[in-house]
Amino acid sequence: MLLEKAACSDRKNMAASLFRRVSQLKVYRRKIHSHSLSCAVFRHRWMKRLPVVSGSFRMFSTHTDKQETLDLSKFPADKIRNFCIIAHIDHGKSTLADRLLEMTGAIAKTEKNKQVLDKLQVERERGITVKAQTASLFYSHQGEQYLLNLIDTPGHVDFSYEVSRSISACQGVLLIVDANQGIQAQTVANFYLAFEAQLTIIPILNKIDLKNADPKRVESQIEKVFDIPRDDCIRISAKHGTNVEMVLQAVVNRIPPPAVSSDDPFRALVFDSNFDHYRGVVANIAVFGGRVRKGDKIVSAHLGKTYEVNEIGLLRPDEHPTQRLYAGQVGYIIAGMKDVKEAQIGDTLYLQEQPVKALPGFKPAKAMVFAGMYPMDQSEYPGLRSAIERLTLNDSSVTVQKDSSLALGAGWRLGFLGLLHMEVFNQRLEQEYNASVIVTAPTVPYKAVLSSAKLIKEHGSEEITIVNPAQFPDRSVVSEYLEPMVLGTILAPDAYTGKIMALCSNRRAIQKNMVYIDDQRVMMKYLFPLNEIVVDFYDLLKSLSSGYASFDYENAGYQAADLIKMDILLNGRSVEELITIVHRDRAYNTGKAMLQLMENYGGDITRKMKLLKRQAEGKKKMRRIGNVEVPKDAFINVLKRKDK
Ligand SMILES: Nc1nc2c(ncn2[C@@H]2O[C@H](COP(=O)(O)OP(=O)(O)OP(=O)(O)O)[C@@H](O)[C@H]2O)c(=O)[nH]1
Repeated sequence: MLLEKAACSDRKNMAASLFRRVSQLKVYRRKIHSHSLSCAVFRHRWMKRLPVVSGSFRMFSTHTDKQETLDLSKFPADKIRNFCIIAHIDHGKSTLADRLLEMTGAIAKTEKNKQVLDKLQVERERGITVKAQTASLFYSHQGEQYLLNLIDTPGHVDFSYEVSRSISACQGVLLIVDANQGIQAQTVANFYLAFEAQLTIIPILNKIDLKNADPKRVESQIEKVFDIPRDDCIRISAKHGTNVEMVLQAVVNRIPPPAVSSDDPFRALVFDSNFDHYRGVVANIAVFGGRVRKGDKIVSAHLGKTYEVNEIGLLRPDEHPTQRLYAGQVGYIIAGMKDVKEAQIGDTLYLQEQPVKALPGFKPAKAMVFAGMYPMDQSEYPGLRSAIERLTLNDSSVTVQKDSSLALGAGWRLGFLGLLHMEVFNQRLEQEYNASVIVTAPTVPYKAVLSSAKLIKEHGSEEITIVNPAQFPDRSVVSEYLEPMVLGTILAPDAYTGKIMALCSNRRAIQKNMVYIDDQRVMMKYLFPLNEIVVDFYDLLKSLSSGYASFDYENAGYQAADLIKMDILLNGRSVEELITIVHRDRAYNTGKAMLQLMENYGGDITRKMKLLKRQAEGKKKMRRIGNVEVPKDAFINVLKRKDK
């Protein structure tokens, strides 16, 4: 009863605070340049939120009206369920999360499909979620109150690092599968992440309201591919709310509570973090033991530094301060950390007076794609530097190194989790910071085993990693080159098998496996050299399968390869930014295709220059390289091939 009252007053406070913040937001909106968050976006931003830029973040963080109304001691571990929602892209994670929040009163009922309209610009254009989001729900079941912590995760392969981190804070997952599309590549990848972490998996068939939904067929797929009995599946329509109550019941009945105790010393895992200009780092934590409260002195196991806890609380889905957090709970902590690097993802926090062993943490995110980023004009260098710094504060998986080139001047070499990650980063630089950036051709991290004793001494090891093709060592000093490999999974209707096999073989891939998951759909596994899929493979796969094929991949180590460095000469001069590493067998065709595309650009340039002559702005879109003007997106476009 008391709890219900607390939850009710909590909801009122939330509503009042929401109203105040929406008013605040209107004022700030006018102040913040080039950012088009609407109030409606605010209501739903948790769902589709990107790692927010500090300028916009402050709108939601000046909480002067916070009250620590909730007493979380009422939720011992056996009344807690921590779960995340995983699925292939667009199968309905965020829509289901919306319904779960509405049904448990965490947010007001929304207009149908509102979230689609409410996405931020970059997500609206691309239709993707890139950042996991946490929300705590209060749910009453058979007279008992439960605290459910839900984590909504991104679907795209580039962001699967977000999924594995979220999984570490959970005991169960809702595996959503579209009842029309059936199992797709990311369904398989996400299933294995959860399976390997030994989480309870609840299969949910979504979109049963669709005319072409075939839940029976999809249940058979689930049984065949994942060995999960078909009776475990829950058929729902997240859009219409059909059977969503059954999902909440299954969360309570099937997912085990966290096996932790509040009597143990406090220790918490940092599984995500954001940066707020005013309050510093806001870290998302899962409490694996003990309890913590405001004023406690905590230590970061990674750095050994001590901090005082300024604020702790739940995310519902925005921050809601509480007096304490207890074992098994998931929430946020603010402790005066000034730099996001101080709240390293995977770090363990503990009380100063009760040192504990650090939790295992995570493997660091591994950059798979590297590219140079340069300002259009060197005078824009300081502005771009600050934009990159601010954007990376909220996305610690991007690696940044200073770099310079003869033609493009001073810039940076950045590492990303994949090409989409790189494109999203670039788009956000342009949209949110008004920065105009030249991105050089992306490359993957190659390795070389050195044979020259002098070089080995210089580098301090026999094996070196090369992230800038211009620095690719000559064969005369190398005994072996190695290239990164990935194990790719493709799911598609069998009518496209022939075309897909031809595409894969054209990309030097080796088939490892092929199975029918039902009478029409095939799952194929291929070992690919990463550089063969990085730029345009997915687009081609989609177009040759009329959009029906899906693709995902995981790291598969390194393999020896006959690689060469290819120089491109523009009007007789070598252009460092166009140097590419290619397999010897592919060198001629790749070079020819690049030159043809450059030629097309040549035509474009003449036409464009005429058009833009009178517009000073137009000049900005081009960059002089040697004695040729090159459009800023030329570097990546020349790598896009036309093979089918
Ligand atoms: N007909 C129907 N459409 C649905 C249902 N659930 C979701 N959708 C629609 O499917 C689309 C994708 O839904 P989202 O919830 O954004 O999917 P998601 O899995 O969160 O997507 P990402 O996070 O970007 O991977 C949207 O247009 C939804 O309105 C449903 O039950 N029925």
